[in-house]
Order: sequence, then C-alpha cells, then structure tokens
Amino acid sequence: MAEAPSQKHFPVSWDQFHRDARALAWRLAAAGPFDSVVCVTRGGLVPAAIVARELNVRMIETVCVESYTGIGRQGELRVLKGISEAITSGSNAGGQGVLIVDDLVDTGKTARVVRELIPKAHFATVYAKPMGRPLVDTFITEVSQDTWIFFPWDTGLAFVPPIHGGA
Ligand SMILES: O=P(O)(O)OC[C@H]1O[C@H](OP(=O)(O)OP(=O)(O)O)[C@H](O)[C@@H]1O
Ligand SMILES: O=c1[nH]c(=O)c2nc[nH]c2[nH]1
Ligand SMILES: [Mg+2]
Repeated sequence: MAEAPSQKHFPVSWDQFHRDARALAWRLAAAGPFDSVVCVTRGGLVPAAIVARELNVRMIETVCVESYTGIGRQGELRVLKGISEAITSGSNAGGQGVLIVDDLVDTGKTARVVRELIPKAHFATVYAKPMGRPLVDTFITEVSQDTWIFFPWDTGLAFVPPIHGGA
C-alpha cells in the first residue's frame, strides 16, 4: 500500500492512548468475561496491558505478526509465532472466551489472518479504519482510510514550523 498524497496525520499522545484504551476496556467489560488476552505484536502489546489490568485478566499470550515496513508500506504478512494450544484448549476451543487486542485495524489483513487462527475469539482494537472495521467486534475511534495514526511509541517531541512559514 503506497502512501497516498492526501494522507492525513492523526498523532496520539500517551495520555490520549491511555484514555482510549481504558474506554475500550469499559466497553469490553460488558462483552466478557474473558479467560485470556491474545495481543497482536507489537502494537497490541500496549493496549493489551491496559485492558488486561482493567479486566483483571492475567493469562496473556502473543501472536507475532509482521506486516508494515514503514508509513503506509504494507509488505507480505508473516505470522512469526502462532497461539499456544494452552490458550485455545478445553472450554476455550476455537478461541471461545479469548480476547484478541490490537492497536488498530487498517486494511483488515492482519485481523483476517489472526481471526482464522481463533475464529470464536472476540477481536478488539482501539482505532479502526473503514476497510478493516467489519473484522473487529469492538473498537473506540474510527478514522478515515487515508489517515495515518502516529502512536506515542513511534514518535517524539520535535520542532514544528509556525503557520506563517518563518522560523
Ligand atoms: O489492518 P492491517 O492493514 O493489517 O494493519 C493493521 C496492523 O498493522 C500494524 O502492525 P504492523 O504490521 O505495522 O506491526 P507492529 O504492530 O509491530 O508495528 C498494526 O499494529 C496492526 O497490527
Ligand atoms: O502506526 C501505524 N499507523 C497506522 O495508521 C497504521 N496502519 C497500519 N499500520 C499502521 N501503523
Ligand atoms: Mg501490529
């Protein structure tokens, strides 16, 4: 996916991300209970920690996926590590009672692959773009497809030129 010239930017601070992840937890509290959380690395690690704390879930698993290599650059999707059978056995077969957490859904490619691994799990993201939205059960904020979300762990304080153009 090449970066479109009209790409909009949506920068998210730590504070805003914490609030949005906590809002997600409030919504998920009504959708649970969940026996375990599967976070989609790496972006899902941060909201998963916040959601698991709020919902008192202590069984945490990862599914390790690699997809994007830069802003708007989606490469071949690779599952580097799948989901342990301990998470999906017995009454949790197929992902029943399992919560999958990711930071966002964009094209839905990642969510589709992870869903195939545990189809009965509940899929939650903090942010969603229109293409991926149908693949997510619960999310908090939708942004347009041509928006790139900048997460606090990918950004830092930097000089911004003033509106009038001078320094
Ligand atoms: O809906 P999609 O188009 O598949 O995009 C969404 C995925 O892309 C990002 O992960 P990325 O592959 O960049 O890896 P990261 O989480 O390690 O940053 C993001 O964290 C989602 O997992
Ligand atoms: O940091 C990110 N922001 C995004 O908008 C996005 N979409 C896919 N992958 C993404 N990563
Ligand atoms: Mg990711």
